[in-house]
Amino acid sequence: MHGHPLRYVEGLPQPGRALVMGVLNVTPDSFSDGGRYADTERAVAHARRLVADGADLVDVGGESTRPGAQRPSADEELERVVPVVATLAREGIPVSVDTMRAQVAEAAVGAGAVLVNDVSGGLADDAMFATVARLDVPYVLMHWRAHSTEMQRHTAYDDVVEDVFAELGERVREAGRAGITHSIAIDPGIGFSKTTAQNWELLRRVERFHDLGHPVLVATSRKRFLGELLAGADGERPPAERDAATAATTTLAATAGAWCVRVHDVRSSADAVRVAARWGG
Ligand SMILES: Nc1nc2ncc(COP(=O)(O)O)nc2c(=O)[nH]1
Repeated sequence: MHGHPLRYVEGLPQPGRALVMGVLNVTPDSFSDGGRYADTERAVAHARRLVADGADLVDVGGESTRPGAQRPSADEELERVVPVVATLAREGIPVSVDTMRAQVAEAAVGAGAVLVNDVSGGLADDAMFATVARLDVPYVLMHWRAHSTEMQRHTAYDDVVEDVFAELGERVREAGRAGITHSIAIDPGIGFSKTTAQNWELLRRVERFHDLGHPVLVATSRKRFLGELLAGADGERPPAERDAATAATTTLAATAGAWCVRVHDVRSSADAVRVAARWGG
């Protein structure tokens, strides 16, 4: 068993097991649920189901980050995200905001979000680190090299684990210099400027990332590298049929000491983190 103590982020649950972050993409083009929760009411209803299924927090994202996605304007992202965050926060549901924009992070925290989840690790918006420092909320800093339209042109690494480790380390130090001395969690950025083989190598050696000294978030849910693994005669496994494989990665990530997993199908991964915790005693 991997004796890595679960590292916690202040202000969030500390249940003695990996946390489960449920995905709520309020975008028209997210690759696995695009358009289904475009309006607030449907989004809120889905978030309630995620919590009922065991989500410790709900991650609200207004910008699709799938490869090739076009960016919405800041105003469009605000319109998608803020009403949903405000409604969920009013209901007492812990909400994180998945955004690369400082302006959206600020508005979402103002509406009650308790964590900023920034896939760009502060690279997409120079104002993000200072804004998060001022807001003093936990911050997920993911490894990232370029926006979705460019992302897969930046997959050159010597050793993908050591290079991602080093690049994340530099961002964490930069975040510290900008005043984010409170809770940072790090994320290797599965599927972002990584080939399929590089994704698997990052997962195989995920424990390396504990050496950065911060809680580790792992997000594999329904991603293409799983669809490729499960491909049959008629091609890749469709995204909505990748939840068992996602739950398997959840079990392995939790056993490797991950602080949190970010998933679409909460129930299967909520069960998986409980099995991993009980198995590990
Ligand atoms: N911290 C973090 N946030 C993320 N947000 C969106 C997506 C893209 O996947 P989605 O379209 O399924 O949300 N992946 C991540 C990720 O890997 N890590």
